[in-house]
Amino acid sequence: MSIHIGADSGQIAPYVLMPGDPLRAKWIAEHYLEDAKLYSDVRNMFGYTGTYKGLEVSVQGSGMGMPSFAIYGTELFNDFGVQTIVRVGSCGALNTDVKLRDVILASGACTDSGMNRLRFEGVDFAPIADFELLRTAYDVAAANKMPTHVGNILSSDSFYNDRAELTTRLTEYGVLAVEMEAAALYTLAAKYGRKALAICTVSDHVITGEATSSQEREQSFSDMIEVALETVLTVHGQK
Ligand SMILES: O=P(O)(O)O[C@H]1O[C@H](CO)[C@@H](O)[C@H]1O
Ligand SMILES: O=c1cc[nH]c(=O)[nH]1
Repeated sequence: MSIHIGADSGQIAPYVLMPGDPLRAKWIAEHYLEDAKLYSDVRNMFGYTGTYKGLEVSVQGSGMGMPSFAIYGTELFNDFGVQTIVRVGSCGALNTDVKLRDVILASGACTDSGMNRLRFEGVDFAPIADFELLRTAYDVAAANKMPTHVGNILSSDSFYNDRAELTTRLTEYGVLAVEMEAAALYTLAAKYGRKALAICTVSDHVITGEATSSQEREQSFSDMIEVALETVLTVHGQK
């Protein structure tokens, strides 16, 4: 047991998918994992363990934003010995080449969060994905002809942002999309020497104003989930 995850040791798999939305965690467990069992409902932040094509995998909600993500990510790495976390999130597109429902593999994550500023003081740490996970995820997405982009994203502390000029500048510098957790995941994976990748589906478009429904954000985005599970299976299966 850790403070925020009500699991016994051994109940969480070494490989964990993490959506922000705990109901997306439940949906993934029910639709993609065999014999999925709930191991934690502390604060309704659901966590399940089951198997995917024979490999034990867990799925754990993280909540929204880097502070919430960092609580669950720290406990998974530090208290439960988790080796790999793949975030499966939604994001807002910042680039017109990126379309609604496209998949983004975040090779890096800029952040405006105070968390990394406090952690690294005067140094701008560059949170990056694990290369093996990134390369594998790209190969899986390409083999299945999924509309996929690889690049930099922004992990923001704000969903509602008053500073449109800053996101415009990031668009000019090639940042593909905005979400709220990947930089925390990549920073924690670096700290604990573990593997991490953030995969996001474009749920809305910051430039065009297009958007998907809340139900779609909770219960679909199957391309992203399949890429995440096949990536974990390819990298960690049969070892
Ligand atoms: O869909 P999830 O994984 O929650 O991710 C995105 O959605 C939330 C905002 O609506 C933030 O957590 C953001 O990162
Ligand atoms: O954090 C997020 C998630 C989806 N869309 C956004 O604009 N921001």
